[in-house]
Amino acid sequence: MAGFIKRMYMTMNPPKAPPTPGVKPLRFGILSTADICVQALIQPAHSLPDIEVVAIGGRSKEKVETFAKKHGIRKIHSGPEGYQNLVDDPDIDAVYIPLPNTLHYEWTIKALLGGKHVLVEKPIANTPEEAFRMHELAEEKGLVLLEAMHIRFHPAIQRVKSLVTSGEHGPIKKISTKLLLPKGLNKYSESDFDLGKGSIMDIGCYNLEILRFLTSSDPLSVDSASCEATWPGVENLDTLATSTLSFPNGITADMTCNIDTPFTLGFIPNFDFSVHIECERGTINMSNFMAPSLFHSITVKETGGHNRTEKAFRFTDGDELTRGEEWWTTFHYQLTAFRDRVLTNEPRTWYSKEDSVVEAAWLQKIYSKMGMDVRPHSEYFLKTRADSAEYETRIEAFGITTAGMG
Ligand SMILES: NC(=O)C1=CN([C@@H]2O[C@H](COP(=O)(O)OP(=O)(O)OC[C@H]3O[C@@H](n4cnc5c(N)ncnc54)[C@H](OP(=O)(O)O)[C@@H]3O)[C@@H](O)[C@H]2O)C=CC1
Ligand SMILES: O=C1OC[C@@H](O)[C@H](O)[C@H]1O
Repeated sequence: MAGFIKRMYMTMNPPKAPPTPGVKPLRFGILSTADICVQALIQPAHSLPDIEVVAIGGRSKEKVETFAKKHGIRKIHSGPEGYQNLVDDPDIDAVYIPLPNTLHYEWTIKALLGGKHVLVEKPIANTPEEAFRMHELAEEKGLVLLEAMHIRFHPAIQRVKSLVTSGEHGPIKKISTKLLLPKGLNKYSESDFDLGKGSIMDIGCYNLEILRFLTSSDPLSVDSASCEATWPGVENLDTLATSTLSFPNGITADMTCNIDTPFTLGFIPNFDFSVHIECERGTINMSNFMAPSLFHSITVKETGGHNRTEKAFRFTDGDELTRGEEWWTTFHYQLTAFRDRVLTNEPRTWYSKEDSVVEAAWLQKIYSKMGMDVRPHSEYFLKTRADSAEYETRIEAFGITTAGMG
């Protein structure tokens, strides 16, 4: 309990990191005043060396000014040109994009055209074709683009992966993951389908990431999928979704995500962010893969043997800069990797172009299997897709057919 309180306190009151002598810091601009900016960028940047948040762009002058003042951000861009002026700002090197999903494509492309590295929120785009083009442009420009799939960067999930790949328990037979959030944290409105929301987009993407990451493979098929769309007055937004998938080597998988989980006994909020892996000679369970810095447990059980429980808040190897601190969140580890990719090209962990494109393709396949419409293309994508034939040929290398994708 004392450890939990200490880690929570440190996360919310991070110490200021001194700069590394001789290193030019990576200067970030933030696109919008989205709530997640604080956890995902501002807090970790404060305590990581060589990262500064220097500018913010948003639509409302008043909102941007209040946000900038509260978080000590010295430069603001606001109004109808606020986003464009931010991505063109010569005083920044990188842009963090926490906009609604349907806007990720447009603003990532514009930021890359403005010569900026980009950290864009998950899911990177509504379609694999958009994800592919965003990455192609980043490659053409020699810039870093990372989808903020933050859970992969934490030592705890990396530890689970090494337990699986060590082969100690034999190959994976079955893997199940749940991501349940209590009612009241997320709210949907009618325009949210067009903005790219839904439980699969908002949180099911993490379930799929866990399955792909821990099996080191991509699905072969979505075998079943169903959903409930219980948001009052909104029909086409999934709130609870379940799906079963097949992976190579006979692995079966299932995932459940719910942004609207009822309270137990009417007052106890339900959270479950877990993965359960059945191997040939044992099981591995991890709790809380979403926010493992607060608490988590990794329980390993050999068939017929004892349970052993582990925790991994820091890496135990590497240099001081990348090993981390007990209180570092998934976002600290992610931002460290982003910084290292830009400054030295040697991040400890990465979430690649292939990860982003393949994940976007399978999120769409889950929606199709559920009988629900896939989220729409970005309007900017539709307006600017004159060069599509060239991209469509290249995307086939990922085993993705773009026919019928808009
Ligand atoms: N990693 C994590 O834990 C989390 C990640 N996310 C991700 O962050 C992204 C943003 O999600 P969320 O915060 O729910 O998004 P919001 O709907 O709250 O929008 C975020 C910001 O986008 C700007 N914006 C621009 N155009 C629009 C528009 N048409 N409608 C609404 N807002 C607009 C607004 O900022 P302004 O007015 O300042 O311009 C707004 O504050 C998503 O990709 C989501 O998946 C979200 C929550 C947690
Ligand atoms: O990434 C996320 O995690 C927490 C959720 O509440 C949010 O909707 C989602 O975008």
